[in-house]
Amino acid sequence: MSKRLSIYPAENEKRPLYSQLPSTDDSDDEKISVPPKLSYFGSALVSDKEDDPLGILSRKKSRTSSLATETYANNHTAGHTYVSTHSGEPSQSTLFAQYKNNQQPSMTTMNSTQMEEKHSNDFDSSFRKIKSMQQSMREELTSRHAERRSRRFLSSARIGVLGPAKRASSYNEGSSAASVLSDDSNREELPEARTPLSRIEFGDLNPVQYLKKHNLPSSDLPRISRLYFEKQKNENWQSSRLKHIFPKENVSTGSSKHSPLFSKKENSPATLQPRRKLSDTSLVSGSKNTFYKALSSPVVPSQKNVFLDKTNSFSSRNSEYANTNHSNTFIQSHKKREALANIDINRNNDQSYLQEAKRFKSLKSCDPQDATEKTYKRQASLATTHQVESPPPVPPQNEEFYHREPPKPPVVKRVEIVEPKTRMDSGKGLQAKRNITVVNDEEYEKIELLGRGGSSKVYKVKDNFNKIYALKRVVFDEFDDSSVSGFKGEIELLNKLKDQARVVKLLDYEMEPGVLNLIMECGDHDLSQILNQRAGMPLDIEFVRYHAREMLRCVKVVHDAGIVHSDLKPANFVFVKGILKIIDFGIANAVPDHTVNIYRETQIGTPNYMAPEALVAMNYTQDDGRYQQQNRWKVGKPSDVWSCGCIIYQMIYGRPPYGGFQGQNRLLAIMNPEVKVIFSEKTANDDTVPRSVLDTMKACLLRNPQKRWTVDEILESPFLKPVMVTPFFIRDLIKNAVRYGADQKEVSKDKVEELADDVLNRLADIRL
Ligand SMILES: Nc1ncnc2c1ncn2[C@@H]1O[C@H](COP(=O)(O)OP(=O)(O)OP(=O)(O)O)[C@@H](O)[C@H]1O
Repeated sequence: MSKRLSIYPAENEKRPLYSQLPSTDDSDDEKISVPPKLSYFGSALVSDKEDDPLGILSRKKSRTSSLATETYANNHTAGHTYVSTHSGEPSQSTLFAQYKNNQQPSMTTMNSTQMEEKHSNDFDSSFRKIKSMQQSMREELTSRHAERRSRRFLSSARIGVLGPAKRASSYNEGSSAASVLSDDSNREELPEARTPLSRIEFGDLNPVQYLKKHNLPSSDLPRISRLYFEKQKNENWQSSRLKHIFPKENVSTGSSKHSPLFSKKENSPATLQPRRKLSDTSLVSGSKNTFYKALSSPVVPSQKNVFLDKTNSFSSRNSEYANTNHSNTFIQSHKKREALANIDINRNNDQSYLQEAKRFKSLKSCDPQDATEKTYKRQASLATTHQVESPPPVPPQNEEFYHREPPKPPVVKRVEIVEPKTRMDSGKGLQAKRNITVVNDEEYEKIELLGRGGSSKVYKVKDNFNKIYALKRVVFDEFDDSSVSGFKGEIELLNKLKDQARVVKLLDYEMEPGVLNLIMECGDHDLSQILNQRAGMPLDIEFVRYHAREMLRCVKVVHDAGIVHSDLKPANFVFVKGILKIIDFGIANAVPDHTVNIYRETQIGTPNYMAPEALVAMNYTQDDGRYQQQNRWKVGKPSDVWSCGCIIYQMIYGRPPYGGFQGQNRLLAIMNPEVKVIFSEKTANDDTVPRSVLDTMKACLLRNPQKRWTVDEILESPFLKPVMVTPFFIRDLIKNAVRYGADQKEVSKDKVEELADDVLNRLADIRL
């Protein structure tokens, strides 16, 4: 049965036999369920293997022939009877349209009878023609194949325009690359040939994935890859430029999550990428912002985040592009290298971040929970120290092991140690008490030790009103009646002389069994300290005169009170606010045993200031005339004058009269009348000793106590009370004397004395 096979729809037949094929321009042969019979024939002609019916029946071959026919028709529209496929229906038989054009009956217009006749007559020629046609078809099929692939790519691109690409409309540079390509008539050109590179959307796809998604031929892979890497380069450049423009600001603001071209830039890792584990190298990499933002809750993405994200994304693409030939370990190490490289680039060898990276490595090997705490604390500290522009650190929550709550701080047991009240405590109290001396219910706190004597210590103390006093604390044998009476005698003397300015004031006292506390006015320095301070210095006669006068004035007060001190020495004179005062008198006299005095002197050396009569035991006769040998020491006021003479002697020569003797020899020399005191006119420093001074010392150091000057005589001596004259007085005196002598033939000795007294009297009236 012949059947008219034509691509032209019959009048009564709107659609050809193959109308059951999908009527879309984008028909896919794979969807053809029942291929047309003619396609079998065409496929057989195209098939290289004539003996292979499978190749003839191959739908792929059929599909190829269809495309080739369509392409041929399109390319030969002009001058040809148009065997159109523009009806929207795919053409299966237009391969032979050229024969129609050559007035040859088209095979498609022949019926079966004609074909049989033709075949029998012109079999050979037809076979050759078919062979040639087959060859030309091969060539055409190759080009058609490429075109069809490209067309599929374009179709996918159009679909992309309707899909994700349309969401890229926010991009202000125009429509997507796919939309541009859809209007591209030159199907042989790749998209990048006419489209800006930035308009190609790869998304998260690598070139291979991109080809697969859009069904592009593998031959496009090099150009797609080139496009992909150029796009990467462009993005890197934009990222670095934005980093310089906004060094600390976030690069991405207000962008769409799905923006195809800016998605890698504008979407932070926190939003686009799954949260990384702590072991993810992105946490180690880059800046501290990245590091800590990755640790914290969703944060504002920063440029560095973008850069790192891109880097990581690039690494992931690379790993996929390498067809996952590398192991995950290698990929991770690659990410680490990239991230650490970013540290150097972005932070200029910021050691703190390198350390942070190292520390993070160490954290990985530590307990994760500890690492979390440490990281969070570190994050908080750095946020304050480095003034990171990131929001306040948020405790990590979504990390792999961050779900664990941070451990509670260890409970610190407060152990309150209560020291028992021991002897130490009471000792402290005792020590405090020891520093406090109560005299008649008045507390005195010890400040320092001023000096010590044979049986006493003298402290500088203060009362509750911070007033300063001298506390003399004497410890004695309470069962020694003579000692008790002796101390009482001293107290009586002090009370007697309490109104005397030259005697140290006794303010209060209290006698307890074996202890006597005396509160006195406190002196600043004693005379012993002053003499020691001037030892070795040149003689200053005025210094000696002043201190000698002060000393004797003190002694005068005591003597005028009928009291013999009997123990005068430089240490017993103290300056109280510039006034020399006498202390510690009377006690020695209150003690009958003078050995105490000797003993005391032995403690300080030798009895340098004691008078000979006070050292030599004197035999006395009783009132009945019987001689009684008994040690008695006659100690009176002349003894105090001897002592004062010794002190003046020391101030002139630097040491007491018998100071050249050592030990007991000194004592013997003092008691021995044959041992004379030497009064040199020169000091050790070859200073001349004034005559008045010599005379005063000699008058004080007479062995016979009765011949010694009294204190009053000493105070009136030329040494302590000198006559001061002026040069005018001397000139007048000489002139008058010569004139008087010229008038007198002879001036008697008495007359000279008379004249001298007259001059002295006038000098006293002059009051220089
Ligand atoms: N009121 C005072 N102000 C300042 N210092 C003082 C006072 N009383 C005593 N001292 C100092 O204490 C030292 C000893 O004092 P004091 O001579 O009264 O003790 P003592 O036991 O009588 O000694 P001694 O019996 O050997 O003379 C003195 O040399 C003096 O330096």
